[in-house]
Amino acid sequence: MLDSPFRPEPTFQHGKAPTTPTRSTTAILFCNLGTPDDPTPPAVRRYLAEFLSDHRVIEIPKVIWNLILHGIILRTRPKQSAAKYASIWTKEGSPLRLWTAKQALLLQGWLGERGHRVTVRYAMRYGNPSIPAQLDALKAEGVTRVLIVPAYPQYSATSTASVFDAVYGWAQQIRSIPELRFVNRYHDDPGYIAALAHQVREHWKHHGRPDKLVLSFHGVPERTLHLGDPYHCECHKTARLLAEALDLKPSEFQVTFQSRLGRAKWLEPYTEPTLIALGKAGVKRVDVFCPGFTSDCLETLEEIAMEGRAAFLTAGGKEFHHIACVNDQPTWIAALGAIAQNHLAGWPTQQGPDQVALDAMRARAVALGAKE
Ligand SMILES: C=CC1=C(C)c2cc3[nH]c(cc4nc(cc5[nH]c(cc1n2)c(C)c5CCC(=O)O)C(CCC(=O)O)=C4C)c(C)c3C=C
Ligand SMILES: [Fe+2]
Ligand SMILES: [Fe+2]
Repeated sequence: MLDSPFRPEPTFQHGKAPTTPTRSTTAILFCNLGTPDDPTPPAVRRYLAEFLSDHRVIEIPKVIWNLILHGIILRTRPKQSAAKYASIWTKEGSPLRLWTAKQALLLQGWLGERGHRVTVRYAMRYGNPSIPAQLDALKAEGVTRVLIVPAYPQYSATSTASVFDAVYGWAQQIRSIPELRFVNRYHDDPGYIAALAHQVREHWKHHGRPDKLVLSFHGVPERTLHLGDPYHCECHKTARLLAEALDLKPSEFQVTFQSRLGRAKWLEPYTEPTLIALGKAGVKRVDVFCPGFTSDCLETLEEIAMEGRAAFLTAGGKEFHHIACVNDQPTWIAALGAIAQNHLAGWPTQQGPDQVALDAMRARAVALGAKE
């Protein structure tokens, strides 16, 4: 048996020369939250039932929650949410899925241009394509190492940990588990902050500056902060670094939290009441940017760009801008690529040295009598 720098591929067996692998054995799974398959009440109901049955998302006793979920929420919310989804749906489908798919493709291109032989796929924590289905597919393709990259820059048990749960849950059913690595957070990554700053500056280059920049993050119940969830602190750190990059004074920006669901207290200040207060206080122009969302989705396109706009203008505001998420902006793809590259360190993904070692092994195998 030849000593090979590659395990388990390529193999030198039965007197045949090893062949150059055509596929990569390392993969990245870029995981986002998920979205319904279509903007109809039955599809939204399926999606919400899966999402809101996750104990990471709803941290109250199951018996009580099941009564609320099945007795109230799943009877009323699918219809309301489906109408909202319909207002942002595109010919190709849900914006969240489209942006996530495009980001995965661009990430693969970015890494490929730098000599990394890595397969990049995307998955959705709720809905399709699911995390287990994508991991099954990667394994069937011969992938032996997977880097899990959540689409969430700030760590929260309600989002990031839930993605990891889905991966661990899949692994429990697998005999030969691939090597797994996880990116927990990148809320203060210089490339990510630079991409955010670039996105805001580009908007201001064309539209001028606002009186106030509102940085709106997805909310979570306040209780999670007291239980030790780092999400709140990481949102504030992202906002501080972004404000520094944009050279903003404290009076020129404000951090808020959106998307509250239910009656419990969530992280404050809430986005919509803040927009109403700013409108009433005579602030003329507000720009809202959502640094925690790496893709535009229902929460940015409908809740901010439509509902938030209406709330601010009705309260007396004169001009409202929603600044698009980083989506497919090249500086963001480069940041994501660099984050992935750092976490891939030590895994053999470079084509150059791989190819050299393969060629050397092939030559030795042939010298030892193996057929080409
Ligand atoms: C009920 C609790 C919820 C928690 C906690 C929560 C945390 C959380 N969510 C995101 C990112 C997204 N959420 C999105 C939609 C959405 N979120 C909730 C509820 C909670 N989220 C619901 C019920 C919905 C569905 C829409 C609705 O019916 O209102 C989305 C958009 C999905 C899309 O299809 O476009 C994103 C993205 C994060 C990052 C997070 C914790 C930090
Ligand atoms: Fe959410
Ligand atoms: Fe919302």
